[in-house]
Amino acid sequence: MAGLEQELSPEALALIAEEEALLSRVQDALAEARRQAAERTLDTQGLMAQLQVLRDDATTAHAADLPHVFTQMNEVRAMLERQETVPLPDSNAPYFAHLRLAGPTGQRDYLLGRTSFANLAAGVRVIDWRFAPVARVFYNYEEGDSFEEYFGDRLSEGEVEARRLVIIEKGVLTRISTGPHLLQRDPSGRWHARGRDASSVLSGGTGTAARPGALGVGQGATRTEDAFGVTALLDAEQYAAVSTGPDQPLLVLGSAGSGKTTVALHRLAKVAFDDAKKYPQARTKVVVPEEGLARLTRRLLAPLGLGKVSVETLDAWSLSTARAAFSVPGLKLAPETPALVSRLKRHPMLRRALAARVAVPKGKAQPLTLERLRIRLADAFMDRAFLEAVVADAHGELPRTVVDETVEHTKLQTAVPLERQYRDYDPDSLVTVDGKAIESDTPDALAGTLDFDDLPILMFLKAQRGALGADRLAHVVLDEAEDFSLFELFVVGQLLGDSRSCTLAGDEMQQTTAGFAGWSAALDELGIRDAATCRLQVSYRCPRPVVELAQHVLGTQAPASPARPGREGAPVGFHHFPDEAQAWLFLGDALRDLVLREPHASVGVIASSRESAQSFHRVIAEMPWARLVLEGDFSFEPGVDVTDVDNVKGLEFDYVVLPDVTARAYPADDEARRRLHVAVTRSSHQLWVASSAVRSPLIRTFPGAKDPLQG
Ligand SMILES: Nc1ncnc2c1ncn2[C@@H]1O[C@H](COP(=O)(O)OP(=O)(O)OP(=O)(O)O)[C@@H](O)[C@H]1O
Repeated sequence: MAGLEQELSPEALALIAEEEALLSRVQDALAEARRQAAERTLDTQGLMAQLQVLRDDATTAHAADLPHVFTQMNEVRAMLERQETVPLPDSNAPYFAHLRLAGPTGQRDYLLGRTSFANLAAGVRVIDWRFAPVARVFYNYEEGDSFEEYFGDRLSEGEVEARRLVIIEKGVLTRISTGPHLLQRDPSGRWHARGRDASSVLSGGTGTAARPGALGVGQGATRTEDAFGVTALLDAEQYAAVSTGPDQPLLVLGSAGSGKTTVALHRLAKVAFDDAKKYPQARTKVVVPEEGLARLTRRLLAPLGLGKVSVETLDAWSLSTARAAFSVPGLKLAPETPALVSRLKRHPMLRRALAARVAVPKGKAQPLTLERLRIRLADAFMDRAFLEAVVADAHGELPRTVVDETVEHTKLQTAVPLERQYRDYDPDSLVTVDGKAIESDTPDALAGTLDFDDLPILMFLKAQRGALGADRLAHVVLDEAEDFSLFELFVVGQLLGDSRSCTLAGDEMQQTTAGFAGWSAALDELGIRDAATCRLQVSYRCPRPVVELAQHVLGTQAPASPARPGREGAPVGFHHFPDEAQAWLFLGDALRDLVLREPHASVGVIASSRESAQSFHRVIAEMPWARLVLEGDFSFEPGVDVTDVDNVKGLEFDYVVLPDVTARAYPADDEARRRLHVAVTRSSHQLWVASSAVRSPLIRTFPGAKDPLQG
């Protein structure tokens, strides 16, 4: 063991020695297993050659000899099948936790990993966290606890002698976390004991503020990717939710950062592992509202062994499902839908009104083609009386102006496209000097288009008459499910059919678009009224000061019993300036300073709108570490992402800076409260709130919102 520091206690030294010896035992056993597997590969080559000879024999053999040749071929084939190689754990990181149990039959060490492996003679047992019954003891008990668990119908009792989280990087043990000890090996091989406050347990180690009033708490001073994997950290409640039976629909609720995505994806891993035949990855899907979260989800799925699960944004999923349902190769979609029109098309009241308007008796002969349904839908969207009734039912959630906007937008969409009107003209005359079609960038560009929001409605209408006609899903995860319209949920329900195996993760307080119908309406629409519900209780992402501000921002919308913060942390920094230019210069300098001090930190500058993000980005655009992200194309690399609230749902950054928390950007209404709440809760270590001119009323009365620089 390389260079141990003097100040390490004898107990810590013994712990390190024990864990290093254990790791080297595992690595020896794995090396042996790999050697044996290589020999078997040689055997396999021999068997393949034998089979080839027998095949050749069969083509030339005498009829009387054939039964004998075939029997031999079958035997060789069976031997080949038995030779199937068993995957071995990755020796660079074979496990992430160590559990030692003592019971009537003695003491036993279990190592939790992602691939099972055993060499009992060497005392090595690596168990798969997803299915090994012993994993239940790991997730449900602490070190020193007595346990009592049924494994099958056998009661097992004993004591948890050791419960340790470990990090193994490139085959080297680099961290051990257990009870009072958090031990870390530096690159030169020296071990250190680190201070153990609640924040260091959860995040892999933070210090205190580098300077009072400065941005940065030391999180990004060293590499951050070596934090303990979240699979090892699941709490008992999360593990229980992850272990919900595969057939049971599950609704995972909880405040921002309480681990809803974590639970949903770990459950998917368990479902796909427990019954890979019934739930093949190719027939499971994760659907999320935004591109940024889709990218993050793919990154989270890979280490769970779910690299083949498709992750789609709502728009991409709607489009591919509609193309399959209507058997059309492509659909002409509007480049943009006016925000209000989109809000109407996603509103729960439209769902009820449309169902009543277009009810079609089941089984009627004429098939509902896309073209027919489109006409019906356009009829509804140009019928003022119908739209006014929807607005009235929405009780103030839709403004009256949405009626005019929807009628106008639909008129443009149902107009005959210019290329069809001028079919007989020379095609070259229909192109502008810069090579674009003459209607592009004009209202005529909408002619013949559909909105993304129309697609689930059209599928909903089609399904009133019979089957949807798209491929069935075995299991689906809907993340940020509060953002799904009832039409979208209806379509998902159709794709699940009798399977009903699904996981919804959501938080109504993060609903930032149209009216939310409520969880019971959502479950109804999916046909899973009896879904099991779990409400996660600990807010793991955000430190206490951020959780408190998030609660304050929600005002009366805040849940009565919010999730409790998992740790302490740096206070929220408030900075107010007379005008925007001053605010942004100050923030630009603070970011430059932070990146110098903490080059590995991830920083999100989350503006209230796209325009504001573009404008702030100009302040730091010259910097190589500054990225403007407006289409969810996050790289998840260290540096500063300048983005807006619509891009960040489900994401997190070490540090978050909100550059424009003004009265204009975040007025005192429910939607602004939820939007600011989403922005605030993206930070896992420190948050800065900046404003200029008039501060948002949502932060003005927060105790501690005084700007330290203004006194
Ligand atoms: N038991 C746990 N212990 C420590 N960290 C955890 C635990 N569960 C989740 N986390 C971490 O907390 C953070 C938030 O988790 P996650 O994104 O799953 O929360 P969420 O509820 O989906 O958040 P949001 O509401 O923003 O969508 C992640 O960094 C995750 O790794």
